[in-house]
Amino acid sequence: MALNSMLSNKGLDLRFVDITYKVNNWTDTFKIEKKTILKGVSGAFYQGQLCAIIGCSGSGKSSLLNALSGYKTSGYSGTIFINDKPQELESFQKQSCYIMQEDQLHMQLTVREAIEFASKLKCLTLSLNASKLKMIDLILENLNLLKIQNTVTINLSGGERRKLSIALELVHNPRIMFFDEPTSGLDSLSANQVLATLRELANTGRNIICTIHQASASQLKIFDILYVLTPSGQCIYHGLTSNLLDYLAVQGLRCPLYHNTADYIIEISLGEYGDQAEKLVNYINNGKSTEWLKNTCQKNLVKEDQLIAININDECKDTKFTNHLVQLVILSHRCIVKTLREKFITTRLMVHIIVSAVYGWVYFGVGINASFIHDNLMLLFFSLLFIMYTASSSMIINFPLEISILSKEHFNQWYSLSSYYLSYTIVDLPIQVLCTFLYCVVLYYFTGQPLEWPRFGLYTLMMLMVGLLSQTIGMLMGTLFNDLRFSTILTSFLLMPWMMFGGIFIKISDTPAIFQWLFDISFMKHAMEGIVHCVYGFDRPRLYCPKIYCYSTSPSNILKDLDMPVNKYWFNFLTVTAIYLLLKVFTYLVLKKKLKIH
Ligand SMILES: Nc1ncnc2c1ncn2[C@@H]1O[C@H](COP(=O)(O)OP(=O)(O)OP(=O)(O)O)[C@@H](O)[C@H]1O
Repeated sequence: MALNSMLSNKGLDLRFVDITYKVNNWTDTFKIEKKTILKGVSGAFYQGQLCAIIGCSGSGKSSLLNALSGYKTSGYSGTIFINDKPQELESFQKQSCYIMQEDQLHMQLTVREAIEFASKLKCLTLSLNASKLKMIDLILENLNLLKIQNTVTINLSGGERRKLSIALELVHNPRIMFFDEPTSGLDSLSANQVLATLRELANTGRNIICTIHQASASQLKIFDILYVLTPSGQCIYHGLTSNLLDYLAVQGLRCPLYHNTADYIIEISLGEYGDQAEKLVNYINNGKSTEWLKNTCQKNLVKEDQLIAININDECKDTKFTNHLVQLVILSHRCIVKTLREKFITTRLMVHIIVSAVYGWVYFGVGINASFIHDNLMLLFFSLLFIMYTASSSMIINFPLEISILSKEHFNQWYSLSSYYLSYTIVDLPIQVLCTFLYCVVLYYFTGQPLEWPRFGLYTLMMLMVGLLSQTIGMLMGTLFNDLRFSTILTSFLLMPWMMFGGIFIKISDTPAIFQWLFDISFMKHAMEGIVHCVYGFDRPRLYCPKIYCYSTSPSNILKDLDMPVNKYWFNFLTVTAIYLLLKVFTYLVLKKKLKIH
């Protein structure tokens, strides 16, 4: 089915000259040396064309696509021209989109919800008007997604997910689209459907550039232009797909009968037919030669007067004047919908209730009893640890999954990082509040802590702040390390010292003077001191002693024994809050840097 002319858009011509990509590589002697992935390749992809970058695995296809789309810039040299002018990344990103190999989709949203949120974000509007809804219907219909518009993404097939990825970008009506291996992981039927969609997108005037790992003979014919890379990162063919056999024939290379031409040229690049690759690189001038493109510049070109396109961007506000508040509302709404559909939230709540009930049972009534002071202090400390670990690990697991989607959406200019970061923090806040509150209610009541509302309120407040701070540590680790193993082990490594200087295992006065300052910056020590005062401070009367002898029944003596004689609850609370805010800002900066590196 041909894509509706309303979805047409004038494409952009892309030309690149002498692209070189170098990375740092470890040698056998543990030294770092530069490895060249792309060696001065050149080429051109024009509007209205479906272009494929092919080559064996590791030949640098994705690296070239990353360079052309601007997704990665470090380590690259060379020049990229857009419509014969040097590429300006910021304006180029507004007119382009990059659809990555893995489907970076929100699995809990339905197809329609996903596309509506995408449209709202791109158009900076809280409600979609009739024309935008019509456009969404059109996109869904044209990509054969209308029937499954109410299906949750996690239940979609691979091909449908790939089409949804395309649909999400189409609402922005990009003029040039980059696809990294759009058919990878799909069966041949789904792969053909996706390629047919790409063909239609090119026919509407856009420039479609993708990397392809393996293409059957029939799939190869769908492409207008082939760009073939060798394992050493050089170009051995840049021209019309239909010219490939003639090109090889001129070089004395004949593709065996019934052999797939794509496989044949990749085999040539791998040296299976002798040392032909270097000859071909020289002949095509490493991609500079346009001889085999012939008159392709005119092919499929959508003339401006033929364009009936409703440019969706015209109706949308310019994202340059990003309305952060609108983005914040839309992102928060999307985050709420996703979170409410996740089973993770129920699990988080259940874990807090169950653990507090078990603690309540084991430590039943220890809070009022003067003979259990040590046990009560241990309980308060372990409760703090529990909140700290559950809060940090929920982020360590969840956030890396978010980052991959954020990376795509942010690169494709859906929203600003600050709006995303704020919305994520705001939406998770009530969940953390609820988890902490439920935990504290059960634990506080059953373990016999003094039943006074102000004490309970201050205790819960401190626990909540520790939870938020720990979440931020988890978020920071999830941002720094993609690998769950690293983030988990390093979070434990990071949290351990603060436990040691938490004021319970070792007292400040017993610690060598050189380490005593660590107590001042330990959030655990401040939190513990605040919590201990909630329970034993604020002029609490003497404790009940059921035995003949209790070490101490006076709360003020207990506090003196712990090196915490003065009630500094608010100072402690503000210190934990300040550490939290500092960490929050630091995590934001790390996240920003990480997205910038791409
Ligand atoms: N940052 C990096 N550090 C070290 N090596 C890298 C880096 N980025 C890419 N490479 C190497 O560069 C080569 C090309 O990688 P690239 O992902 O571009 O290949 P590809 O042709 O897309 O491969 P595939 O088809 O398997 O996805 C690979 O050998 C890869 O290991």
